[in-house]
Amino acid sequence: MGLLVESLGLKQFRNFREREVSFSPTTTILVGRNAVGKTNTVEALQMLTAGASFRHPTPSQLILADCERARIHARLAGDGRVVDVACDITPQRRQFSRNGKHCQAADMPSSLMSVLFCPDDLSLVKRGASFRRVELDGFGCQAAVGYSKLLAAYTRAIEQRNRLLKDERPDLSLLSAWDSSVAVGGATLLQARVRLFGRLREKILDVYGSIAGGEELTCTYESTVCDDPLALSREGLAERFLARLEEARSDDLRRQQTTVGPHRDDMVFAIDGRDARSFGSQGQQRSIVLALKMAEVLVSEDVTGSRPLLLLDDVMSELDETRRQSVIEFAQSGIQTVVTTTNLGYFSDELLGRSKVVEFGE
Ligand SMILES: Nc1ncnc2c1ncn2[C@@H]1O[C@H](COP(=O)(O)OP(=O)(O)OP(=O)(O)O)[C@@H](O)[C@H]1O
Repeated sequence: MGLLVESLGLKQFRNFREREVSFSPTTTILVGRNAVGKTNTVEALQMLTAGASFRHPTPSQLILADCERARIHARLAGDGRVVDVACDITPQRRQFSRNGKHCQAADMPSSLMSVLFCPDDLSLVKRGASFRRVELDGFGCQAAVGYSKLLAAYTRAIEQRNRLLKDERPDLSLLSAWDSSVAVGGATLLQARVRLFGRLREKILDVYGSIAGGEELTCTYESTVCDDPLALSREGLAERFLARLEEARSDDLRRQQTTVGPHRDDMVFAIDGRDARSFGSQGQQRSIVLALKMAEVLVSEDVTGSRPLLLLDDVMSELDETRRQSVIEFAQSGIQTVVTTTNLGYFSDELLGRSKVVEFGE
C-alpha cells in the first residue's frame, strides 16, 4: 500500500504562524475563502513529497513576512512504518531531512511521490512546448532514479554553451568541447525522457478512451535530435546529437542559442489525426490534461509499487460536471487525495460524508 500523509505542520511558512493539519487516508477537502492559505498548504505537501514547489519560489518567499526562518514537516505512515519528513527554510536555502537526517530535495519522492493538478495545468496542451517539457521532467525527477541529476547536468551544459554563443567572438574549440558534453549528457537524458514518455503514453491513451470514448487520441514525442531516440544505443544517439549540433552550428551562432536537443523537444497530442493544440476544443484539451495527470498517478504506482499523493488545487471550479466526476471517481479508487476549494457545493453529500473537511480562515 505504501505511505500516506498523516499530518502536516507549518511554522512561519507563507501566511501561517503555526498550523497543524491532519489528513484522511482517502480524501481531505481544504475549504475556505480566497487567500487563506489552502494553496500554501498544498505547496508544503508538494515540497515534502516531490522535493519542489510548482510556484518555484525563492526560499525567502516561503518564510512568513518579518520572520527569519520557516519549517514544514509531515508524518508519513503505512506498511507498519513511520517516516518524518521536514524542510527547514532560511532566506538562503532549504534543507530537507528524513527521520532527522539531512537529505537532498531529489531524495524526497523516494518516501512518497505526489501528483499536483492545478488550474494552470488546464492550458498545458495549448501553451508553449516548454510547459510540456517541464511537466514531463517534473514527473521524471520523481519517478526515475537519477533523472534530476541528468536534467541538472544537461541544463548546466546548455547554459554554458549558450553563454559561449553569446560571446562577441566565440572560441570555436571551446564550443566543440561543449558540443561533446551536451551530446553525451543530452543523449542520456533524452533516452530517459522518451522511456518515461512511453510509459505515460500507454496510460494516457487508456484513460482518455474512458473519459472521451470514441475519439482517437495520439500522443507523440517530437525530438529535435532524431525520430526514434530509443532505436540507437546511448553512444549512437550521442554521436547523432553531436552531428546535429555541428549541422546547426552556424544557425546557433547566428541566433546565439542552442537550437537542437531535448530542451527544444515537445510532446504533441492529436485527436482523430488533428493537432489538439490548434484543433482541439477547450473540453478536449482539458480531457487530455486530466488523462495525463491520471497517467502520472498510474505510472508512479507501477514504478514504486505504491500510490502517490494526489493534490487537486482549486480545479473543481474549473471543470465541467462530467470531468469533475471523472476526477472524483479516479481519486476514489484508493488514492490519498487532498482537494482545495472555496465551495463545498462541488462535492456530493455522499463524498462529503466519506471525506475529512478541514476549514481554513475560520
Ligand atoms: N511569505 C509570506 N508571508 C506572508 N503571507 C504570505 C507569504 N506568501 C504568501 N502569503 C499570503 O498567502 C495568501 C495566499 O495563500 P494561498 O495562495 O494559499 O491562497 P488560497 O487559500 O489557496 O486562495 P485561493 O482560493 O484564492 O486560491 C496571500 O494572502 C499571500 O499574501
